Amino acid sequence: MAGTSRDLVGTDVFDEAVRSTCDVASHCKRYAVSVGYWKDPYIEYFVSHPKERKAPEISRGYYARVQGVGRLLKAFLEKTKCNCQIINLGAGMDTLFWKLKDENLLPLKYFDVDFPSIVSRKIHYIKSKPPLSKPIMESHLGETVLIDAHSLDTSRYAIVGGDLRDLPKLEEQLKKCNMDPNLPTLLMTECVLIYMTMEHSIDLIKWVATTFRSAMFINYEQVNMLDRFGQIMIENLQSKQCELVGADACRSLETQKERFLQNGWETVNGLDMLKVYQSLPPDEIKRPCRHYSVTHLLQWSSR
Ligand SMILES: C[S@@+](CC[C@H](N)C(=O)[O-])C[C@H]1O[C@@H](n2cnc3c(N)ncnc32)[C@H](O)[C@@H]1O
Repeated sequence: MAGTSRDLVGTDVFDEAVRSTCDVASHCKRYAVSVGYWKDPYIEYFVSHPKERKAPEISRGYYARVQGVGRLLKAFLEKTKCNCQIINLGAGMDTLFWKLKDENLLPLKYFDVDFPSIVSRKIHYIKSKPPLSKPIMESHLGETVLIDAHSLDTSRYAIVGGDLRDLPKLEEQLKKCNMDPNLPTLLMTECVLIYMTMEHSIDLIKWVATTFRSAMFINYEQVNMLDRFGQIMIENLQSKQCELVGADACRSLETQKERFLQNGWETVNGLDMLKVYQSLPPDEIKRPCRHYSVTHLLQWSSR
């Protein structure tokens, strides 16, 4: 009997391995923050200090990613004068809501979406740590906050536990939290689409293109997956039962762009992360980046 390794091991095991990437990302960010790459006073409430040191290349990569995404995000907020919504898909323990609040840059509504088990952890941290819950309550205008194990809804911030592969349900959940398809909307996926099959990521990209009247999509993920470095990454994750099932779109900058252009998007731009890194203020990049390999890109698309 024929079967893929996915059939044999079971989808739950693969999904669990995908969920565990949330911890990897949060630990790397927490480490980079602790050694001064950028400021994030909230990440320590979501993740403990990693026991091991991380290689400088990893911290630099995260630094470039946070700065690059941050620049695009701020350009969008400036253009819309914050009369917009942001939907962070596969947000993990991302702290963007709190950082935007501190900078007085909150959109009309900010949504985090991830698998229910990730979301319930995030909500648990928020409920038990006043430095996280206080800013949410300060930005909330209504009287009651809707909160259960897998969702939280306040007037400016919602956390939705769902599956990006089940779009009718996701749309219903977002609408329940007052997502407004008529508002200019920024959608973000940071290292998320590669964990979905091409079919699922295309459905998501098309859903965004047909649901929102005007939208921008920031996608940060791998490129050059056919080179030696990319192959090692694939093998490494496979050994942890985590298959990069969406790697086909990550063969090059061009394949990344095509996925959007062929699925309802008018304009697509993409930069590899070496270019993003080199465009950062020179006095912030003090150490040479000899070992910085180009395996990621930052892409933004609009309708
Ligand atoms: C590598 S982590 C990145 C987390 C966050 N975007 C960041 O940059 O810190 C990938 C995240 O995508 C989420 N994810 C992947 N596939 C998903 C799906 N089908 N539905 C919901 N969340 C998903 C995972 O649970 C995980 O939190």
